[in-house]
Amino acid sequence: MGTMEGLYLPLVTPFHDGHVDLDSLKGLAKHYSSTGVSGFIMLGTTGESPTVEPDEQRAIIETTLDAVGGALPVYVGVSGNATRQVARGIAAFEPLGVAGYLVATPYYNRPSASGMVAHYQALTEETERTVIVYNVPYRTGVNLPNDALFEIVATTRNVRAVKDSTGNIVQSLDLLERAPAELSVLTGEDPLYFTSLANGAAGGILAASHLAVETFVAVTRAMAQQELVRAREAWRRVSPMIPKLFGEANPMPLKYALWRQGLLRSPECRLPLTQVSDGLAATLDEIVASLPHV
Ligand SMILES: O=C(O)C1=N[C@H](C(=O)O)C[C@H](O)C1
Repeated sequence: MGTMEGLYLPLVTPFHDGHVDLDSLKGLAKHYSSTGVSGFIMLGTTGESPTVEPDEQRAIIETTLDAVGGALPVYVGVSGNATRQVARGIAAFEPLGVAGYLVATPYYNRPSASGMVAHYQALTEETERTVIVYNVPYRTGVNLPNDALFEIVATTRNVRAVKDSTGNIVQSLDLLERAPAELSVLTGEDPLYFTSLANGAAGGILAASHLAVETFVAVTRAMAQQELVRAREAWRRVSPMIPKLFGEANPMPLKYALWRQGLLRSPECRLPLTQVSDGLAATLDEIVASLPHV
């Protein structure tokens, strides 16, 4: 059985007047820690990792670990397209005591499958902690074939989870069918969370679950208890809002909604991300109005 299961929250990085808002981050971490999520993924796509400086990253991780106080595992996103730089990035986080690392396949330089295998084999020399392979072709430009992923698992001691964001249901179902027992398959495709769980996924890493998190947890727990109908009823309460949360660049919509809920002091994102359009803002206002008060 893989090391990860359940719903993981890829926490947004709050900004205020251009600076990382550590007070809001501390409040978010404390707020979500008691909701039933299985852990946090920091500095993922939703955490706007490309525009967060190294010293800010360290402060974000230290603040989150302190706020969570060991109650839940905290993973951190470390990605790049130069293996040595990603290795140095992992090494820099090792002293902080995170649970592991979310590592996207290299982007822009379009490595081969064998190159991606060698990338992860090299990275696992830097840590004993869990490495989550993040396969997200629409962002990276490359797709990691399932057989190459299985080779990575077989030839490393700590690649024990994959965040499947291929958006290719045929590949995802093949992955779920053939995954070795030690590999936790976590979907990163929010609209496919119920379908993935129904087909054997261990869980998901879902930005959308910042909103109505208790319902996403209810789906997770019902599926873990083989309560398909109860899980589907809960799922249908949240699934309609998901496309709206990705209608413009994630996490712009999500931050706007969290700001309207009072969980963020500002919806600001860092350039090149900006802010949601007026039309989407109006739609998000309706979604927020329909949610339980936080
Ligand atoms: O930040 C993440 O982790 C996620 N990012 C995905 C994306 O925006 O591509 C979406 C998923 O919810 C988790």
